[in-house]
Amino acid sequence: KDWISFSHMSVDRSIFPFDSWFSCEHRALRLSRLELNDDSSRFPQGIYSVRKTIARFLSVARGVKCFPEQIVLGGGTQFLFYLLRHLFQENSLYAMENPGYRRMYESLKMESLRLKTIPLDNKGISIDLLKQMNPNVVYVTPSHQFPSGVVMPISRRIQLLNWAAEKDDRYIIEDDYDSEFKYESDTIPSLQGLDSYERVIYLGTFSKSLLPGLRISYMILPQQLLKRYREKCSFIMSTSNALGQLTLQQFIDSGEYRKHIKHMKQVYIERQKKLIETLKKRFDSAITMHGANAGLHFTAEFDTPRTIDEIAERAHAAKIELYNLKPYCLEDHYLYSKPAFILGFANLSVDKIEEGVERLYHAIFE
Ligand SMILES: Cc1ncc(COP(=O)(O)O)c(CN[C@H](CF)CCC(=O)O)c1O
Repeated sequence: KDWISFSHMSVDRSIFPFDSWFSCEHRALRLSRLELNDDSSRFPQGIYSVRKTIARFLSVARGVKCFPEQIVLGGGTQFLFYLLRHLFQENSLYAMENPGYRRMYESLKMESLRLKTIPLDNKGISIDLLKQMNPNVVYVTPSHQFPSGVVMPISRRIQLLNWAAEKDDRYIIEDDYDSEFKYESDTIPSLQGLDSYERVIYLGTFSKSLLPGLRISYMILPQQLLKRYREKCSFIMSTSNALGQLTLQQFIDSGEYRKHIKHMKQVYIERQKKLIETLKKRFDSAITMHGANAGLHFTAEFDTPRTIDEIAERAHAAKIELYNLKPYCLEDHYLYSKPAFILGFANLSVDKIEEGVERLYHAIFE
């Protein structure tokens, strides 16, 4: 039998419009010879016309307000975050959500920056604990908290923005990852779009909506940090490849991007509904699900005497690709009362769901 994937790490390449991507790349090659053979030193922030396209798309899709000048394109969110850290005061205190994005936690620790982790409540990062810890920079994933899936409601967003506005050296890094996919409520505007004190740095990526291998991510700097960026970092060449950028621009400007997102939402909503239904039917009250009304994964706790490691082993033996929440509990303290897992459906076709849930049940209970 072949593998069945509950992974949140991958996207379903079978629905990526390779043909239209290819014709966009062909057009980019034909139309943008100048930008292509120009060394990217002239575009440390990425090609201007591409940034214009992204600024336009973000204002419609996420209510983000920015000029193309404020956008910095980079080859991955981690690299952009690395650049960003050089714009803040030397001994800034950083804070991030726990459970949270382990790769961000590790990269902050690698730089031995002062770092605190802040637990979540049912509205996202705990504002009371944030006030207690009083960091300078807080990294949040409000659209679909990673990995728990909590969607930060507008009330908490306002509280967060008011907190940041109280002091000059406070910033919010909004990682809007996985924001393209909302199922119940309509899209809640980004923190960046609600921010009137220039406290929010917006991080975005095309890894989820297009392909992770593209390595086209971007950050939007408020004016004051943009000034500091230009003073300190303008010698750094763009790390996002020009042909990828120009193809992306064709793909967005031609309307293909909007069409693709719409198609993916239809495919994913159907999978998500079917997966939740099948899990409820099979596991009944032994499963508790969280964070399912957005993104391409949700989390589930299972009421079982088995340990996470035993389940992970049996899942592997049953050929299901499954990630548990232990690595995302930062500071190595497990935050859940029962074995908890990430259930992704981006790479789980509808016809595999019954079999996948059956194998999962076997790994957890039989
Ligand atoms: C919270 C969060 N912000 C951004 C990215 C995107 O980064 P980039 O492709 O470099 O733009 C990811 C990507 N997450 C990866 C794939 F899902 C790894 C997940 C894991 O480490 O579990 C992410 O989780």
